[in-house]
Amino acid sequence: MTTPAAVIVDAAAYARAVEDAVSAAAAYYTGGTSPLDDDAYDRLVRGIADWEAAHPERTLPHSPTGKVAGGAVEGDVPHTEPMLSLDNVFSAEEFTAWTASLSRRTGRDARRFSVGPKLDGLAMAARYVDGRLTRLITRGDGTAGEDVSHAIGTVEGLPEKLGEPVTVEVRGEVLMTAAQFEHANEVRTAHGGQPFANPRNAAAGTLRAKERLYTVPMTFFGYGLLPLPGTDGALAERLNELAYSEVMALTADLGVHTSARTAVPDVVAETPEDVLERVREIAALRADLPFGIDGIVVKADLAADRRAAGNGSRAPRWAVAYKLPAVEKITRLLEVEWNVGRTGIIAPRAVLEPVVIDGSTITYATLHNPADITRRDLRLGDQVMVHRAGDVIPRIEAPVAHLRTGEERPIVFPAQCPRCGSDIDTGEERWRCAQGRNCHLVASLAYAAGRDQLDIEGLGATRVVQLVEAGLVADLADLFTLRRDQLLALERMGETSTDNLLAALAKAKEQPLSRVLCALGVRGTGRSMSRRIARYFATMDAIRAADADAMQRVEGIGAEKAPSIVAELAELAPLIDKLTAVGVNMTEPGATPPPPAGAASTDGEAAAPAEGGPLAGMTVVVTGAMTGSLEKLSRNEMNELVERAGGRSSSSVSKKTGLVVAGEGAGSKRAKAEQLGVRLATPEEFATMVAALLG
Ligand SMILES: NC(=O)c1ccc[n+]([C@@H]2O[C@H](COP(=O)([O-])OP(=O)(O)OC[C@H]3O[C@@H](n4cnc5c(N)ncnc54)[C@H](O)[C@@H]3O)[C@@H](O)[C@H]2O)c1
Ligand SMILES: [Zn+2]
Repeated sequence: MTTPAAVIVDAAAYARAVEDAVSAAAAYYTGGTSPLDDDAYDRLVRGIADWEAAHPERTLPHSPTGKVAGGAVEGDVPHTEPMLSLDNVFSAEEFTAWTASLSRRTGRDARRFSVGPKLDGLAMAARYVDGRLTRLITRGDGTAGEDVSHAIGTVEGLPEKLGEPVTVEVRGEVLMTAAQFEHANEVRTAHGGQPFANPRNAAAGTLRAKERLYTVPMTFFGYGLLPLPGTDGALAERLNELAYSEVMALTADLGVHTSARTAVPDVVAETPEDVLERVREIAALRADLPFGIDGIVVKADLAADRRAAGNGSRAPRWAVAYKLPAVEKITRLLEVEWNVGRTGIIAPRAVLEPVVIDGSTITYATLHNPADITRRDLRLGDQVMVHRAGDVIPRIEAPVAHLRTGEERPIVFPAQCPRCGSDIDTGEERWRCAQGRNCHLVASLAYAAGRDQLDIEGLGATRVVQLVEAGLVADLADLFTLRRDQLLALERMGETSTDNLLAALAKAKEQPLSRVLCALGVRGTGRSMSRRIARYFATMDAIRAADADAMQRVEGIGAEKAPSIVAELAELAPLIDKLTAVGVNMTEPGATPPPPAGAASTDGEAAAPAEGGPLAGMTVVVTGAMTGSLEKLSRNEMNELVERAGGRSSSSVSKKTGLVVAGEGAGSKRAKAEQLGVRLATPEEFATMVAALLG
């Protein structure tokens, strides 16, 4: 099962759940404005079913369980044959069990199935008299539906005239393709209406609406053909004897749109294994289909099997829906972020209240461009229908406008490039920073010139833009080769400002390594991290020589961050070389480089031991309070002492430990050393061992 059942604790909660489900279903089938997504609805109905199974005598008569459309809709046009729902299976095991029950009913091995997409729209019956479309009827409660003939002419794939002058009923699904849905919401909001939350809701709402100033197209997919009173006898007999696949071929021949012309046509599968193979194929294609499917429908293909299996009151027994996981959930739009891409495209991204769709937690969704936001009439705080299928980036389908509280706020579009602060070119649907590909350069130069980095006075964003636009600088190093005459040639650059800028640049070259490093803008390293790296390594050469292990010795750099810092520094190598060549300082005053790589321990706790020394090669654990000549040393200083004496400091005792210095109050570590037979020393004994270093 994909959805766990809602937990219903008592009769009152049960009654409330029934009310909620019935009103949601009524809204879902008649206007497309249910407050629940399908997953939430299914959860609720499953909870209701569980409670009813435990309390059969208290089942309410209007409960949605076991009814077509949850019993929430009615109709006044009787169906010739009931229009049923479908039973569901959620796994290969459940499907296999279903084929077994089918075999029991037909009295023979299950074979020949028709397998096709389960279209996510609304069931509809289209009556043709002498080849002319006369009436459209919804499924309703299954025995009678509603007349929606006013929609004739707006449903593509349902011709007003069939290829032959026959009298028949075509059954199928009405839906909106992705493009039709976009169009429908655009037209609707342009007329002052509220957008529909998803294509299915849009189809439901559109189909029922009678007096609209505008029409929006939908698409029909036929999946059934049956005789009507008045159907030519020979044809009626034929329809009863044809395999389902043949009925579909005939439907298509008459000019009705079917799945045959899509990427997922109905196919005949001989065995249950073949069916499962096809189920996997369709599931894999789902994300790329231009229309929504919520599963795969499997039908006994042979007329004799269908007859033998028969129908239940809610669903046929010769067909089953193999459900796919829900790809849509309702959640809240919290924020819109604006990111600038490589080429300067400014793309909005939705920040969502985290929601789990098909096993993944979704926190972001693409919004394409500002026009897209306007078109969808999205607002901050909106409940939105989020769609995610396969590996495709999640997207917001639309706001669930009927859930608005009035607290929603408009989405503010940026007036300036969020990265470099330049103007925005809004001429195209996709907004773009006026700096285009140079946006990143402008932003990174302005950052490097900033107060906490190289602190280049007189080099603000506007001046940076000027320099970049004049083609004088293509990277940070170019700043330091600017000539007086080049600067003077720029607009608004007089003698004084030119000289001031040149002086500021000369001063910037002398900034400590930590600021140079910070100016490079390595991701994940801000000011304090840059300082720590610079102090630890002391020179740019030492930083560049460090591998991920060495980088991790800098406080605050973990196993995750280290490799990306090393990789990014490697990418910056040409720029660093160039900066060095133009005379930018690459050392940190007062810091000394660490001992060469390779001498370090691998357990991450200890620093590099010195060569030789009284503790050479020994792992030493210090525990308890130090006394005597070592009394004033902190644990860190003790560890430094161990390392200076050639040892390796560690904080845990193991068989590899060579010595445990146990001071006053040493507890478990001392006990462990005794237990393992590790040599113990008092602080005084240890002081004697390293006496040469204590002077
Ligand atoms: N969100 C809500 O508030 C809400 C309310 C009620 C129902 N629902 C959803 O509706 C679904 C159950 O309702 P249902 O009975 O209308 O539909 P169903 O999903 O149980 O399936 C039956 C329907 O599948 C359709 N279908 C699509 N492709 C078909 C094909 N190739 N061959 C035959 N039939 C095909 C037919 O219209 C048929 O009536 C559930 O997924 C539920 O989540 C949601
Ligand atoms: Zn920009």
